[in-house]
Amino acid sequence: MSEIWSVDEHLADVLRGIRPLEPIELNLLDAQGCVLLDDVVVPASLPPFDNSSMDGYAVRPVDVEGCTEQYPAVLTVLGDIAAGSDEPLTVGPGQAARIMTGAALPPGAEAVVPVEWTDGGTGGGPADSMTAHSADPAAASGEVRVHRSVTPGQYVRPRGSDVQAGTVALKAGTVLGPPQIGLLAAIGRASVTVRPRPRVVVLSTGSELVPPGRELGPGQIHDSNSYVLAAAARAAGAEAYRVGAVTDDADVLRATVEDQLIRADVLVTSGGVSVGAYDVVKEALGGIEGPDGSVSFRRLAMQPGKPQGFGLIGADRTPLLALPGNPVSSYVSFELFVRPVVRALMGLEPASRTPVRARLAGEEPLRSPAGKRQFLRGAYEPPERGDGVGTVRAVGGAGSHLIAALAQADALLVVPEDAEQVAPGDSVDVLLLD
Ligand SMILES: Nc1nc2c(c(=O)[nH]1)N[C@H]1C(S)=C(S)[C@@H](COP(=O)(O)OP(=O)(O)OC[C@H]3O[C@@H](n4cnc5c(N)ncnc54)[C@H](O)[C@@H]3O)O[C@H]1N2
Ligand code: MOO
Repeated sequence: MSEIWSVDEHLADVLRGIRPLEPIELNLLDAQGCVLLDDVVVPASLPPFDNSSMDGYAVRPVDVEGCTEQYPAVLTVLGDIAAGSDEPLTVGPGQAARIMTGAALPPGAEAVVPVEWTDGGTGGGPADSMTAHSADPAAASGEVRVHRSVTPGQYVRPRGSDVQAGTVALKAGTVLGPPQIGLLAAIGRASVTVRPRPRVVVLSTGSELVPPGRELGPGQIHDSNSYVLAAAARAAGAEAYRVGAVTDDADVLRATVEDQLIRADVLVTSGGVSVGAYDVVKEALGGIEGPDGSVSFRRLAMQPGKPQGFGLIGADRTPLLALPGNPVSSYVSFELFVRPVVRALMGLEPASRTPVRARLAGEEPLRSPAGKRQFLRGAYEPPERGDGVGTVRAVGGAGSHLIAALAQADALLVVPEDAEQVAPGDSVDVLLLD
């Protein structure tokens, strides 16, 4: 274990064995956040028919030409056309139909007069709304006085004005967010073929760990890593299964890992990868060569996150990433190595967080160990103007146990391997977190 790997070498090694998951057909809401496998073609135009964009009267524009409030056009009202109605009304000369937003424009009519431009059939002044059908069914007949003219097509949403039949509504590779799911529903798709969300099983190790909600005994701490990592897996788009902490017993850990393989697309462990006498992950999984694969342990030129393990295990060659136990180390390791795996399995570009440049704020210079890429916690302020450079200030120190500072940070501040110091005002790379 003397060889030191760079961050990039380790990431490349991890990603080498990752292929996108086999696509599956999912109901629309289950497909949220997933990547579409194929282009989706629109089967029928949207809207499917010419329809009204206002509550008002469907008219022939020639019948209302030049009318004013003082000299209204008086039209005979044939009846109501509600959205969804299949009333066979045809608007002839001197006629109108009460029409609701979204209802199909009847034959003969070419425009809609909003109700506010009429007397609403009351014989009085300008209406501010229609008489409800339930309050007075007779309001759908009689006469209406129109106070303003309309041009052909006014307040009409033509068939196909949203999207035309035969065109591509969504391209293969699109990530399905709420609007995309809405479009699929609108064109009548109930399910789509996507890459599924990877199932990430998170296991923490350590005999000192007690679940939150339980009293601590001497020497014990609460298990926070399995929560952070499960939450980070979800935030990356995965389905997370959090397994409670496993004690420092290699046989128990090996058995737990084997049990969990059945439901895992990725296994993530925290702790037990350093050089101590109870580093159980290394003991249980290290150096198993053969048909079930192997996990190799290595040291990386980074801080935090120096000790890491990676391998493809089990019959399905499931990726297992063994992250260091220090809370900040395990979270930073997730961001750098597990998140890209989740994304690659989903069919997304693995590199999710493009660094932005920012100026270091604060009074003190930051120090960084030579030859290591350091990831410090930062608070990022975007530029005041869009084209400027934002600022970042370090939050807390470099200690890998500083969970409270991590919770105040919204960015990782990256100090490259060849820098031992960053002075206030210097430009640095920042990875924005969510
Ligand atoms: N002699 C050396 N000691 C250590 C070295 C080294 O090179 N030589 N490396 C240090 C670094 S760097 C790291 S990182 C840690 C990694 O250790 P492990 O991965 O074996 O993790 P543990 O020993 O199990 O735990 C470390 C630390 O984190 C706490 N922890 C662990 N799991 C959780 C959890 N689920 N929730 C909250 N906190 C957790 C644990 O109690 C320890 O304090 O090794 C250094 N040592
Ligand atoms: O490298 Mo350890 O992960 O710094 O604390």
